[in-house]
Amino acid sequence: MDTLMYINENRVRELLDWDKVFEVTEKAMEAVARNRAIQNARSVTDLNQSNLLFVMPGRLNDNDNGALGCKIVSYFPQNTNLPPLMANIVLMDDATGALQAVIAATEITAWRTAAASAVATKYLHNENNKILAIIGAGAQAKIHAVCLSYFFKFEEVRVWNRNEERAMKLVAELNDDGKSKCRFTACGSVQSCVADADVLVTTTGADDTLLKLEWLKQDVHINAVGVSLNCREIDDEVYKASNVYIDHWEGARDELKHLLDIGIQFKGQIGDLICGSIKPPSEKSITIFESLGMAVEDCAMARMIYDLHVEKSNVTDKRVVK
Ligand SMILES: NC(=O)C1=CN([C@@H]2O[C@H](COP(=O)(O)OP(=O)(O)OC[C@H]3O[C@@H](n4cnc5c(N)ncnc54)[C@H](OP(=O)(O)O)[C@@H]3O)[C@@H](O)[C@H]2O)C=CC1
Ligand SMILES: O=C([O-])C1=[NH+]CCC1
Repeated sequence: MDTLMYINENRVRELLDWDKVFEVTEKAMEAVARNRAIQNARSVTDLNQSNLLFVMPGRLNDNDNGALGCKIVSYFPQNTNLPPLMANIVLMDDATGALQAVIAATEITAWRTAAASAVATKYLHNENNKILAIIGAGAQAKIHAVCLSYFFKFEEVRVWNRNEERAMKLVAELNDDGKSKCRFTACGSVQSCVADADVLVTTTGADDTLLKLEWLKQDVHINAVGVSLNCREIDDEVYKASNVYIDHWEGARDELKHLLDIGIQFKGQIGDLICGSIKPPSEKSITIFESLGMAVEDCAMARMIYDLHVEKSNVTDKRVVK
């Protein structure tokens, strides 16, 4: 009988490591700027009741780590027993297009999204990072707290959530974990959460505005991670006062029309900063990384997980169908 190589979430979790994930994500972002990546704007299907289906095909052209894949993501925000966001990647042979494996990608999506924010923060705000503020307390909020406190020397990580109990539960979990030296605290209002923050992450995808310009430090860096069809979690005035960067033009033209419509001109892709073809702002200013998430980040992650899995399990027959 034919056997499909499926690498499940538990196995993926065993193979994930922040330094490797950062390196792979940074290279994928750079590849976009160097025209070594093929990806279109993804397809986003509105399934009603806020449920969405994202289909994200891409190819990373790289002699050593080339990858061809397609991620399928379902986002059902009302899920309680299952995660609201679940994903799988179909990985194919880069040279022939033949199927290699199906890889569980819920953890991959969380880790590479947080790593992309870490890369953006490295290029846009890599000093005096004392206070991190996170808006939301779901999967992305948690992974950003873990990832950004791993890569930067924050003294305090603050969390605000619509449901305050959930924020308190998250910070208790992060403090108990003891892996990070910083203090995790829950805040009762968005304003108190973001006051004096050096770096901020928005993870709600909310249709209504949560973040006001007058509450922010003049040079705060914002990783805007929440994505939804009507996402407005950051006030237009904040965008108008900021230097805004994106991950890829194809996605931005399609999914960030609401920002183009109010006259926001994107400064460039994070990959352009990595390549040095553009420079970060020379004057003190608010910077925003408008993170949509890219298929080629997923391709790069899938390739990494597949190679590690094959290497560590002594898999001799790499064919998916045996
Ligand atoms: N940029 C990227 O690459 C990626 C972006 N995303 C996006 O990130 C966002 C979060 O995903 P994930 O963490 O997995 O989702 P979760 O469902 O785990 O968390 C969602 C969070 O947003 C809060 N929230 C939802 N709606 C509102 C609202 N109207 N006002 C205030 N808070 C709200 C929830 O609060 P409460 O607890 O009160 O319900 C919860 O804290 C989504 O928009 C998703 O599309 C996801 C993956 C990758
Ligand atoms: O990049 C990604 O996987 C996603 N971005 C928004 C929801 C899923």
